[in-house]
Amino acid sequence: MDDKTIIDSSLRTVEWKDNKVIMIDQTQLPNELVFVEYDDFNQVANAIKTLIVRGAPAIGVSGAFGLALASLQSKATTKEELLSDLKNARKILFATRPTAVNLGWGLEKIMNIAKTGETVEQIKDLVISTAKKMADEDIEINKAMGKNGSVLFDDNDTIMTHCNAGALATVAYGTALGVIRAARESGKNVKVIATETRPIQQGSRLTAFELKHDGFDVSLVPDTAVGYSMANGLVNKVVVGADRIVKTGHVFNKIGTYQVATMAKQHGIPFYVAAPLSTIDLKTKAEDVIIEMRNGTEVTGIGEKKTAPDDIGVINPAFDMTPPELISGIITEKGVATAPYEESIPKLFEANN
Ligand SMILES: CSC[C@@H](O)[C@@H](O)C(=O)COP(=O)(O)O
Repeated sequence: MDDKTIIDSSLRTVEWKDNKVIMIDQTQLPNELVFVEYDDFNQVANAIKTLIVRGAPAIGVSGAFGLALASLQSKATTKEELLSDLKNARKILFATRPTAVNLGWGLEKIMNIAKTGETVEQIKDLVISTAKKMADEDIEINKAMGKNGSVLFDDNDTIMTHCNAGALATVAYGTALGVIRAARESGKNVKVIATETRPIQQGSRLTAFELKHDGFDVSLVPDTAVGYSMANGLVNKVVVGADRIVKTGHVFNKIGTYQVATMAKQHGIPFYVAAPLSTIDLKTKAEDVIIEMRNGTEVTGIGEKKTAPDDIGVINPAFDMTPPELISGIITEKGVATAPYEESIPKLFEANN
């Protein structure tokens, strides 16, 4: 591991360099820090699908970079031909993962800007510069979110988090972990308990990795020890990220979040969600959100090792829904929304105009 620190944003999960997309291959962590380099949008689509890059804000920016590559790959000589090539790439990128709204948000933003260009060259420049700007803005947004959320945490808090809503789920700094980083930067001594997050262990592979790397006091617990940790006074606040938040305040996040929130309620522990406005979907109703179902082999084995009998039925949802009554506040770059969310969430967007 080199000495670049994740906390000061010098290490980016995904970036644009010399007309290529560079990503940290998250499937290799925590064993090796491997960078992959892509010049084809199909490779980016595959990276999103296979979790080389993952986390809602990171896949939003990756989708935008995918379209930037598609614009360079296009042999179009007219605006119409280029827009049609981009539309085709958008479809392939969009089909990779259904639950995080940021992917569609990033793709839409690029498609809209592309339409404003007059010439093929102008469109390519616009698409690339907008995607790069989105990556830079992601870090600023995370820092603003961190500042807004850090006031909710106190000196000597032990904060539980689930999955990875950290630097690795964004371009840098993180959403939920951005709040924890900001709390530390404001002088508070905070400890973290990270859940393992089965089946693919973003908590142990990524959250524990990046927090330890940045010098936090972080302990890992199996997902099954959430109740134990809370009942025994080991945790006094929770903060998680989100893949989609609808306007009623229902939060879609990594599978197991609902259990953590329910346990927090049972023990009177504040449960916060940190996410940028790009994760808020004002259009879709909670019951219409698609929950990604993943391959059963993630559950029947750990890595290469088989841990279940052959031909067993498996239910492997990647996300679950936490209802608003379990949520103490939704931290965004524009402020903290509290119940009733149907009133407070739209206000965040007014503040954005
Ligand atoms: C900041 S992304 C939201 C996270 O809290 C979390 O659910 C997550 O890591 C996303 O899931 P993943 O399946 O790893 O892409």
